[in-house]
Amino acid sequence: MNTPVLSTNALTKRYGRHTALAEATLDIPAGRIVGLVGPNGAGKSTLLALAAGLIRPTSGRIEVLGRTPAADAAQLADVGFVAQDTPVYAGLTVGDHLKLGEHLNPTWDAAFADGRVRQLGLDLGRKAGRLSGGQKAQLALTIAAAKRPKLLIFDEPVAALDPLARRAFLQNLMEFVAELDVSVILSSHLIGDVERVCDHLVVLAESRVQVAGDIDDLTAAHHRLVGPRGTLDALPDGVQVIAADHTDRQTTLIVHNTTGRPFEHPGADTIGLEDMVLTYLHRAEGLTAPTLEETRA
Ligand SMILES: Nc1ncnc2c1ncn2[C@@H]1O[C@H](COP(=O)(O)OP(=O)(O)OP(=O)(O)O)[C@@H](O)[C@H]1O
Repeated sequence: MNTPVLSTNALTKRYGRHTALAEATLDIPAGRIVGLVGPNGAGKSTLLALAAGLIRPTSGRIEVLGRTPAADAAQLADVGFVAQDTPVYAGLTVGDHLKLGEHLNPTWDAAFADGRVRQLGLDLGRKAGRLSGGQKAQLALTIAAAKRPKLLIFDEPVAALDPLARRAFLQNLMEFVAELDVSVILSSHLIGDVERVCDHLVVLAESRVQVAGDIDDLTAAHHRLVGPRGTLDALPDGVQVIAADHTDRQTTLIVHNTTGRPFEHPGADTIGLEDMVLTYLHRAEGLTAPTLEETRA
């Protein structure tokens, strides 16, 4: 499976004069659980809706599983999309949802769907409108996965869930991934959740991709450098300064080593995923370095 699940080049979406997504260039390999993180209004839902073929780009290119999103029935069958607020039909029962899923999807895996619903303890006769938030999310996840897609897309699946329901949902998702051999892209505000379940990260802010890559590679390539002021001015080519904080005597830098070679530097320390993401978000907002230090408090 060499075809990327999502490949974009200068992908841009405008609503009138407002740019929701600008010049996004991404190449996400198959087999990943991708966390798409960014603040409100960053463009996450826009990118996911473009990937699901619900909206069309203003300019640029997007391919999902090597094809134009929603190009035809086969392409639609390959992608499962769960929009924000885990949509289910309030007036239909759990059993009705399964029947509807079977009716609408030629690739429906009834044994999988029935087994999951039983395992989750969902009552087939219960109206979806009477399920808890966590149960609704689990039902939406089950229906999307029972299509047996190659790519599952979730727009903030856990935003409205309490910590226990969130954990159960994410656990279930990871079991699906192991069982179904499916790639996943999910958006989330919760970096801790992303760290727990995802192996690939896309940080979106101010309508732009700030950084993207496999999480292990990204955390290995980002460092905090601390040194006397003036001693960190000359860094090797390909080592980019993401944030700088100066006091009278000392400089603290967060750097991204893009050389592909190990970065040896006295005083260099690794940074965690959360610090890394926050550094990019602050940079995108044009916030100054002291705020970076505040995030570490
Ligand atoms: N249909 C639309 N018409 C006009 N503007 C839109 C439309 N959809 C989104 N936008 C704008 O595009 C920008 C990106 O929105 P988007 O929903 O993609 O962000 P998001 O990162 O998903 O935010 P959130 O985390 O709040 O869901 C926002 O400024 C939003 O107001």
